[in-house]
Amino acid sequence: MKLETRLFIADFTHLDCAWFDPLQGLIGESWRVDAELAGELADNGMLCDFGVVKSVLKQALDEQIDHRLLLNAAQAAELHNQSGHSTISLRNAASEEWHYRAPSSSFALLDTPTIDAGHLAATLAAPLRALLPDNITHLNLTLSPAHHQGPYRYCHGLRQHSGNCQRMAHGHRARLDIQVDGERHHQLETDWQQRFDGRYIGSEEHLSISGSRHRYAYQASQGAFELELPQNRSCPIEAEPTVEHITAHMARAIARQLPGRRIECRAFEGIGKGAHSCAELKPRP
Ligand SMILES: Nc1nc2c(c(=O)[nH]1)N=C([C@H](O)[C@H](O)COP(=O)(O)OP(=O)(O)OP(=O)(O)O)CN2
Repeated sequence: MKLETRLFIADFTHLDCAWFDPLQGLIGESWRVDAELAGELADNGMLCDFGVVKSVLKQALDEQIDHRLLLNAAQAAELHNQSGHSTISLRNAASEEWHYRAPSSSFALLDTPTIDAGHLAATLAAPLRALLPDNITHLNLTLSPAHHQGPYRYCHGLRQHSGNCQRMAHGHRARLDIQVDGERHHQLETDWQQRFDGRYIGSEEHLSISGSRHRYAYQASQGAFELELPQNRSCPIEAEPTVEHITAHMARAIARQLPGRRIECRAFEGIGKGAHSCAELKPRP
């Protein structure tokens, strides 16, 4: 009898990254990751302990991919490195231009023609399998976008974050729920999703404006970050662009637009986490 036994681990980690879409420009993305392994069972009756697989694969993906700007082979060739920092200029099909300068650890250089879930999974499988015990002969990875490819993708950098969220070119695929007096308001949801989609959401504190260009710059614990982009791809808010401040920004703006109504905004930041803000502007007596 021919018998093969495979091991699967669904949703063992999430990736929150950014990549440059030649049509749209700089966008954030969130993927959930599943793994399937094949090989010879070890003497303990396991292909490999779930705990070992999860921690080895998650650590490698966290170090090599998560919170980085993913560059395909052609884009990677445009990267200039100097003294621990790297700079890239990228142009979309409409000739709009982005310049990004950041510590070199903020980039992932991938030997793929395009950046998408399929190419990324295929290119990562062999080096990640090599980190697992020798009896594992096959590793398949599946990356699935958050929210069923739904509604908006943005980038942001959190200067005050001590970890990798301080990197400007990282982002998320997100969705939001907006309620007015307890009722879902689909038009407002569509308006705000369109306002954020394909944007860098940044703090006004780090912004300088020159004509139709926006430039965000800050010094964080990993080094200096700088992103210059077309004004129509930038969405400045009044504070550090945490998901708490993003939902508060929306709730306040809608409450001003609809005085006397109770506004509730709930936004995801990637997969399974987010924030919720409520606001109401009392009408003047
Ligand atoms: N309270 C908040 N905490 C964090 C925020 C935030 O807005 N409010 N934001 C971030 C980062 O933007 C980050 O991109 C999210 O990181 P996350 O994926 O949660 O980080 P981990 O890598 O630790 O989680 P995984 O489960 O490994 O994906 C951070 N915190």
